[in-house]
Amino acid sequence: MANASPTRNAVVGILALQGAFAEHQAMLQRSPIKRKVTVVQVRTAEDLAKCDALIIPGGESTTMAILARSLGLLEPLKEFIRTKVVWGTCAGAILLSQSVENAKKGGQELLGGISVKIARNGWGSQVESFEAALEVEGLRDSSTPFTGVFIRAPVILGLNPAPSDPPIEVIARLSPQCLPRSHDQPERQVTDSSDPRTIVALRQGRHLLTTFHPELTDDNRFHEYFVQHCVLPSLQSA
Ligand SMILES: NC(=O)CC[C@H](N)C(=O)O
Repeated sequence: MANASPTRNAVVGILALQGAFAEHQAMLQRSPIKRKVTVVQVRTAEDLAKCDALIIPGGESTTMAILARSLGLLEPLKEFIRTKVVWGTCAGAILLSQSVENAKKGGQELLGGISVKIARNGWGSQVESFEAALEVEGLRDSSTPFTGVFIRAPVILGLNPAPSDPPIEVIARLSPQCLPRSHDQPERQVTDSSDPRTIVALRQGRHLLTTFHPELTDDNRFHEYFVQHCVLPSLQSA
């Protein structure tokens, strides 16, 4: 799977309505992946139709959903998720979830696609943002930790795949010792390393979800992982 070698470049779209889309683009345009992908900023259904895969960046999930609706992109995005590869980071992870807690007043429209329940801003507010060294299964040079940047990050509360859904594969967890001090509050305390709240990166079927921001580091191994393990194999099976 890691040695997939399709005959054409993969077209990777980045939802460019709001948030860190330019940073994702810069990561994809660095070696060693830049020769394997063509990057498209997605703002319309026509842009989306050109793509083999899509990244939904971090930013603000409620705003992104409102913009997507006003641009007529919500239904095309849902259809895309049903058939193509998608990676959601942070706000993008919220949009890909099945259900959300702590949504803004007025509600939160979701795209769905990954069978998880997630809590918006689950580790607290902006000032409680933090970084943590992560071991990520399958990443190149995986003995070198990947720096997870968590900014008003969502927290995974539970995995709920239906029997007919593809299984969920957890690829990175936070160790409970890395969690911000504010989470010493008893009801939010995480002491057990198998608690779903420690999960920060996972795959389900074609899709990838990270609650942190790999595009805000200087390390594009996560983008390489996405291209190599999710995008290129999907071209071969298409
Ligand atoms: N850094 C982020 O993407 C934060 C996500 C934000 N808390 C939201 O609700 O969308």
